[in-house]
Amino acid sequence: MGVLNVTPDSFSDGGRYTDVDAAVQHGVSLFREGAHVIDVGGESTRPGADRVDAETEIARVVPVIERLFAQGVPVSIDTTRAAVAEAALAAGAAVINDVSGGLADPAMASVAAAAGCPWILMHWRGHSRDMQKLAAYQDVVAEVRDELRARADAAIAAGVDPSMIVLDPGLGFAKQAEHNWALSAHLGVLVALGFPVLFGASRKTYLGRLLAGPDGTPRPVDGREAATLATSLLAVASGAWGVRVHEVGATADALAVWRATGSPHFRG
Ligand SMILES: Nc1nc2ncc(COP(=O)(O)O)nc2c(=O)[nH]1
Repeated sequence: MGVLNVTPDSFSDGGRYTDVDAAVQHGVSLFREGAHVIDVGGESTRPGADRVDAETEIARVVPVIERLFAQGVPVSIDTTRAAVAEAALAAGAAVINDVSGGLADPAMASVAAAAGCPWILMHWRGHSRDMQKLAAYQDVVAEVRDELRARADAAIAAGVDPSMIVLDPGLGFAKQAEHNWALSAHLGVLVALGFPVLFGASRKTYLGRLLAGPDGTPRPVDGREAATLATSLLAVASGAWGVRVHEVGATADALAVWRATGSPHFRG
């Protein structure tokens, strides 16, 4: 999954692709580098980000999705709003990527059920403004597993086909670094739920902190690619179905190495 944030303030690539032509060009290049789907997001989800209204989100993503769809590029819509998902699906998106796992908008389940499209349910405990305060766990792996299972159960109860559900641990969302590492180390616990698992660590802050300089300054965003590659390979080795990354070409190369080993996990 290639990341295409069409926002002015996303944490690692905010502002680069607010122009439709630039966004479409980047989405096409990610697809050509090997991405199976391009994840288009119109609202920043970084901690502390201000929310934008649905109209703004729709205005940002629909023109880009329409153009990518017209060029045969599969698209997922990264949104927590049912109205935005509906508009994106109408514009040609094929997957709903909901960082709230259906919690932010009760109407999302009926949109996903009616569309019969894959719905990525990410682990989440609240909007960006206050989510780090919610990073309190006794056993983060068990709690994330249980909360994701509950989200999947709710989706199925709302009429979503179980085969359309993808789960995601939500690294960095209501999680401190130690929580991200625990979830990475025990990703198999989530895979054991029986749904495909998407893993999204690309360039995230906990990697910057891991790679901090001698004075404690976190590694800048553009210096986190090698670490991101390592997290992607480890996630796939643990059974992840997919990885959500900014740097698709290098990731595709790394996963080609994994595939060459003949591992049973890799699902192509
Ligand atoms: N499914 C899923 N979606 C996401 N959307 C945004 C971000 C925030 O990162 P970005 O600013 O690089 O998009 N992370 C995820 C993630 O980990 N999983």
